[in-house]
Amino acid sequence: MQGIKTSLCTYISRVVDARLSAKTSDASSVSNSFNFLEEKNGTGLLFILRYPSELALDSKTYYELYQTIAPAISSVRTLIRPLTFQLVTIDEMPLEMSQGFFFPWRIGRAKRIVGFSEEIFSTYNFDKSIPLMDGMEVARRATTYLITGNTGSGKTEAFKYLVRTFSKTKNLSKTKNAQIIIFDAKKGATSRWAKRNNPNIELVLPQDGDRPEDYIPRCNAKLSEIITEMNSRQNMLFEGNTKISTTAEDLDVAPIWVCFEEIEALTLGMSPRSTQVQDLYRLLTQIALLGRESLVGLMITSQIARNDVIPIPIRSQMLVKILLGIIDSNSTTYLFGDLTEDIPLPLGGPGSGIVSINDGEHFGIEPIEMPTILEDLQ
Ligand SMILES: Nc1ncnc2c1ncn2[C@@H]1O[C@H](COP(=O)(O)OP(=O)(O)OP(=O)(O)O)[C@@H](O)[C@H]1O
Repeated sequence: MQGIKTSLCTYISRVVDARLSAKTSDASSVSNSFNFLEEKNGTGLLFILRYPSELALDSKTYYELYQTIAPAISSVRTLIRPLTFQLVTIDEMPLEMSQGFFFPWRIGRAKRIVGFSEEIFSTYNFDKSIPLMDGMEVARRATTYLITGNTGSGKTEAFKYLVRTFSKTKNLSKTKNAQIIIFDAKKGATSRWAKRNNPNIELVLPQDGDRPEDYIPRCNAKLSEIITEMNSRQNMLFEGNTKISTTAEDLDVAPIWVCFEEIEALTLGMSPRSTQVQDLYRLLTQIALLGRESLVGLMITSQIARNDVIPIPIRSQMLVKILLGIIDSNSTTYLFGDLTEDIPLPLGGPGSGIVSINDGEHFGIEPIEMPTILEDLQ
């Protein structure tokens, strides 16, 4: 990587210098032992350590620097917190300065999308990406979404928004709409909303008097049907398509989106070891793992993504992870692991939190404010 010195780098150097000098016993050994440069394509910030130094290029230093720099530049850059620390080679530098850290950033701050759905949606191309904020879009290759958050944090609004966007996705020749299937054990606001807003959405709901042990097998039967379709699409790609790198888009089939609202309500009171629950997790794992090529997406919301609610094999396949509401070690641990330092967050309120998007175009954890769809709040 290569970088250029800008006035922002000089400012960041001063901020970090003051912080490090206050922390170390011998300030003179720290000042002048590092340098900041903007990555030459503008994708982020380079921290270059001049060896020998009291500082180590390790994850502790990386995240300490993140925590110092992110708030200091938050009005002009959104510093993204990578999930692992980014040690990079700095080109055209003498040996003692040829390695450093890379901090990806976004210019300015992404903005919440606010408006009526039709006017907002007319400005995006959903076959390319799903917008989460103005300036933050999920590439369509990421088809698995996990949304968690405490009660009242905005999960249902986020779920409704994403269902609206999923229903805008189509087959390649734009002749068929996506198929959306919602599983809602609570038969709550989401199902009522879906029934009134979009009769094409298929609702898999508990019937009167259903216990979980009656309802889960019906969910499993529906999921098995979807997996049969997935397998048939994979077969067609294997038999008929000459391209190696391909997806079911080339078959001109419509996307299928499997959406679970508050998944914990589904298995409430059931033993995680019961056959029905085990079958449910096995089917969901298959969809999470194999759905992308066959254009089958998965979205799950949950109050907390504990291992007994969303088993690790499913959770680890979720490429877009959104945590809304209270951000603390209890809530972050299941989604983002050992996230010990703070991330500068937006002002808060419903629908705000943090997100990680693993679509090959985003690097780590960023603050998020989910869209406000005005007709949904009326
Ligand atoms: N993105 C948003 N923009 C504006 N207001 C929002 C947004 N998300 C949520 N709200 C407000 O917060 C309220 C609660 O949100 P929501 O019902 O989605 O929370 P929840 O996490 O699903 O809660 P619960 O777990 O209790 O169902 C909404 O009725 C709405 O008024």
